[in-house]
Amino acid sequence: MSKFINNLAYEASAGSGKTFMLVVRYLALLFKGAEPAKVLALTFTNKAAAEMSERIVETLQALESRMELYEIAKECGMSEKEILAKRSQILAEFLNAHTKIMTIDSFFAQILRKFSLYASLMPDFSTANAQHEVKLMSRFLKEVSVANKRKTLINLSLESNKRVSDIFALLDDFYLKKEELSHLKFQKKSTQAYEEEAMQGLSLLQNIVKNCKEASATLQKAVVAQNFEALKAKTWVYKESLNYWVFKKCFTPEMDAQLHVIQNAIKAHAKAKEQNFFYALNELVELYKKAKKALYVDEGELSFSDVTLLVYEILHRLNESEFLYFRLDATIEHMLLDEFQDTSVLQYEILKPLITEITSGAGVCSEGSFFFVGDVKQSIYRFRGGVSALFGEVAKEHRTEVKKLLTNYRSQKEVIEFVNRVFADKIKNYTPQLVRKEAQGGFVEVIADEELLDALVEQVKRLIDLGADVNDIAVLCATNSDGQVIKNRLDAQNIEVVTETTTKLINQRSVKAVLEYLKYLYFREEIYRQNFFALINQEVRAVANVDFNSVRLVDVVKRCIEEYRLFQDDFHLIRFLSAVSKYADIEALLFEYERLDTSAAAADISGVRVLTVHKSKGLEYEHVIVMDRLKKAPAPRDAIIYNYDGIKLQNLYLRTKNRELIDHDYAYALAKEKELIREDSLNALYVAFTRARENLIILAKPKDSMFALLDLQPQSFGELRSTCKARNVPQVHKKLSFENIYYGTQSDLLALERQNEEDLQAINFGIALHYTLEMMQEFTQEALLDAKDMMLNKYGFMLTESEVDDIQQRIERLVTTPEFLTLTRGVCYKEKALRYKNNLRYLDLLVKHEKGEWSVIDYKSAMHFTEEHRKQVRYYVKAVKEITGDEVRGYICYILADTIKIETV
Ligand SMILES: Nc1ncnc2c1ncn2[C@@H]1O[C@H](COP(=O)(O)OP(=O)(O)OP(=O)(O)O)[C@@H](O)[C@H]1O
Repeated sequence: MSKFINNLAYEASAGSGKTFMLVVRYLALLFKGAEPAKVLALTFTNKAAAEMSERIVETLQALESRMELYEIAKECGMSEKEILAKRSQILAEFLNAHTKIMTIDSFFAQILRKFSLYASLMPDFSTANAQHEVKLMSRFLKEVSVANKRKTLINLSLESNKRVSDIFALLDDFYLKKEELSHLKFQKKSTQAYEEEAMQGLSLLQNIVKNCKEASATLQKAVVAQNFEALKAKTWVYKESLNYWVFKKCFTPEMDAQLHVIQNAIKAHAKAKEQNFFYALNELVELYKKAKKALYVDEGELSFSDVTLLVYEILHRLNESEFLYFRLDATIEHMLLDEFQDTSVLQYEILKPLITEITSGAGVCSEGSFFFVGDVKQSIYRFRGGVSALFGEVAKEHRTEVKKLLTNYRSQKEVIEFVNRVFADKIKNYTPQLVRKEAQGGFVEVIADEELLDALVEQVKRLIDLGADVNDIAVLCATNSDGQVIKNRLDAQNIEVVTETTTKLINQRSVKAVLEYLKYLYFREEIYRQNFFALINQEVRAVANVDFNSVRLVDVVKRCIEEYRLFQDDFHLIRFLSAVSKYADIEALLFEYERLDTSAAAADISGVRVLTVHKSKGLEYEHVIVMDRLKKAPAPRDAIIYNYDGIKLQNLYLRTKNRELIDHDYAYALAKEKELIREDSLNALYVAFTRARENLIILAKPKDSMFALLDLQPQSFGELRSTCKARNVPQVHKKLSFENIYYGTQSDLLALERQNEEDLQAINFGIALHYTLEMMQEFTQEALLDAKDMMLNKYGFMLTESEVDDIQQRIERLVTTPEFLTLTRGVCYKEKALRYKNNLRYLDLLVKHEKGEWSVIDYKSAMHFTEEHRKQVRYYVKAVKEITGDEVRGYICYILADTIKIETV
């Protein structure tokens, strides 16, 4: 029996099962008795967090046939039989709990909400506002003007050759690195003396040339410079010695002596300018901070980096006893971190006291544990402040046992071996991955072609012809704009494509139409009316005026949907309605909607995936085509070079042309940066190649290729095939034992589901109504009164008195409706979680009748979107039928203000 290791990390290659082991670890903790609410699992993206929750439920549901079972049993020191016996209890507990699987950003936002008053902030601050940057910029400019620092800003812009908007990015960088920079002092310096020194050297040099009979005309011209800038622009200034070229004939050691005087002066000049630059930047950062603060104090608006910084500051300001409160309150006993290589130093600094607390074995929790997984080879966010050296430091600091996973579980042999060969001597400490016995196939081809896009079309067609499902093909590209070009090209070939833009809600046809309609109402420009009718395929006709002062925006949208019958099968519009309700008014919507990040309803999106390598992290596809850059890579032009030693920021430099030729320290930092950029590119290619399960095709340009650092030759390995994948086979469902599983109240999830339906007040009303029904032990008047009290406790604060009365009256009418009472005769299960075709849904009411047949009943408090409801209930019926194998009927029970209507679906 293996021992459970409290502090454990996996530093392992792509596809070796890190995420797999994270899920195993999470479940092992639950099986060992940890409360789900006390296990914190942090990821980097919302997508990863959502997938992890899904994966936990999925794994538990099909545990007996999952590979995880063996590993969980091993981790827990229990038999597989014991694990399986506990499975439904664990699943119920998990679904019932306030789990803490979230992104690191939302975790920090949660901490900040708890301590918001420390930061003069209201707890209801928002983190994603479309106009944030614009507002911040204008606030900042105001602060600059008030503080009389306009000149500083303009100088800074001139000195760095950057536009003011780019200076903004520098400021943000500085602001975020404030702590890391705190050991550096910047001083204002005069540059005049160095300029004079250099010009003095030049004049002595000119004298030597003047006195030299052999001096050519070219040489005489070479030593002429009107001023310091002109001198700096001379190539000879950066040579080691002047014993060369036209100088040679007149060369004396004195020439080199003057050359070195000039060089030293230029070097010192650059340093002084650098100091001035950083000094000014530092000054402006103070104003930038002020602007930020004004924005979050007055308007409650923060960016995620503000949240991180504020949390950092708060945690460091808390005294012992306050910190104790923080720890007690947080009640986290176990911490799991995914993609650890991308954690920034600042993020780690915030987590550190928590980890220390958890791993100390004393204090709040005696049996805490810490677990993290990552792959330094996949660290590609160095530019975001992720410093890969953190991995080792953290393991050391928290006495963590670091283990490896040697086998690749994702890919076929040819892919694994190709990756091993390519990266073995390119990436430091590369350990070749092992191939599973059963994965002996696979295919890799490197193709060099001038016409990348033609080659791409050919390869996609080749895969489709082989029978590949388009949804299993991914094209990985270097930049978003390359992605756009690729999309257009595939579109033109009638190959369906899915990109991040196509999946955006605001790009769906029906949503676009409604937006054109609103623009017409607001701007009254004819073009919008024409667009609207063209998009909905209807005759152009008159559109009535709307007074936005008296009608709510969401109602205007609803009316548009109803009047023009835009609904039908459109889930996008439901999402859009819920998004619209978040905008304050029509102006806010029309001027900000382009930044709305909501994605479209995923169900019917199909096509070849086109995405950037960066976005592909953590994902896997059957067939992967990695595309070279369509355009040349831009040279690195960040104004500041940050020089790290391990995780410690040592110093920084201002990028200055030719400075590396005369300043060793600078040259060293520049070389180091170049190496880091190279490593980043290498890691990105590693990420790209390791996404493929079966087939990997690399399309390279013969010249200026981003693959150049890998020394690839056109070649191919293995045989191109497309095997049909098990994931398309329908899931086999077991009978669910409803009795065993009580999922508790699901108001939070309900809230999420219902958001699509109506605006906020109607949603609250609906939730309260559902909650009351859920709390009723039986469908009687007495039970209603008890349930109403519970509802008032929970939701009373957000309902008006008349709404509370309305709820009571509606339910009274319901429980005296004979048809409803007949329908609910039998065993009633309320708010049951139902998992079907990978969707987690909640049934309002499930009744098992005496003869063994079932009724699914869905409550609705309004008649909107009737067709959608029917569809939903039909879906539930199908699911319950498939799971139970029994006869199932579906009903929608409309609990309206004046009547009860039960509809058979
Ligand atoms: N022990 C295992 N047994 C069976 N299958 C496994 C095992 N470990 C991982 N897998 C499967 O292998 C694939 C890759 O695993 P996973 O995504 O966990 O790798 P990873 O190390 O997180 O990869 P990456 O670093 O690329 O994100 C997944 O499909 C996973 O289900």
